Amino acid sequence: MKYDLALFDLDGTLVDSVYDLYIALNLTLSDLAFPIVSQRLVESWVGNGIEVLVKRALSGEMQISEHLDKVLSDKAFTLFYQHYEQQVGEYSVLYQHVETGLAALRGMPKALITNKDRLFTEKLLDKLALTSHFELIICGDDMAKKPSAEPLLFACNKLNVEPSKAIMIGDSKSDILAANAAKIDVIALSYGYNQGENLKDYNPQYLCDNFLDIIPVLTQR
Ligand SMILES: O=C(O)COP(=O)(O)O
Ligand SMILES: [Mg+2]
Repeated sequence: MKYDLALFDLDGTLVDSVYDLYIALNLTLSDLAFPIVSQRLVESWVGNGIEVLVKRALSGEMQISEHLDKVLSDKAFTLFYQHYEQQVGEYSVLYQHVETGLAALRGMPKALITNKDRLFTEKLLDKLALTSHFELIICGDDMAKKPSAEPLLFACNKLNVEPSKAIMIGDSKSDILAANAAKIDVIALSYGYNQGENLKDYNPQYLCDNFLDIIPVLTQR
């Protein structure tokens, strides 16, 4: 087989999770008497972990404000943590064909590499009955986040697979850049949260529009 290990991203790849993030973020903003933000904006901010998401929401845009007060952002982060802990998984759903696709890949070792914190990742995986698919789960607060190569290389090392025999599957430029930095091939999925970027510009080895399209890529000889 060309690949012996599949490294999956979570948000925007396996799970459409933005609605829960949108609710928890707006509860946080309204606690702080900040303006409410749209679901579309929240979707464009997902992908770099929760701390960055909260700071983008306080700034009201992708670019985090230089003038953001540390006491305010710490407070917002604490509030968001509480709201999202209540909310996570409530309205999150698997993308089309994810269940079928993961079942078809039963024989292939898989790891999950997400920028989401462990507390939320475990709750979400549990609610969606995904946990048992993965040999290893690496979260955003375990080590450096994507686009760092560190979590990808850690997974390869832990599961005893050469990076050249692993492949990353993700929805954002962070996934592609992390894979490039680790010298790991990558499939970019077009339906997730791409932060308004054209993923083609980052030259992934493969670009797929549907989750089932990844199967022939992963199982090629
Ligand atoms: O928490 C995020 O920002 C997104 O996490 P992901 O790495 O699973 O896409
Ligand atoms: Mg993602």
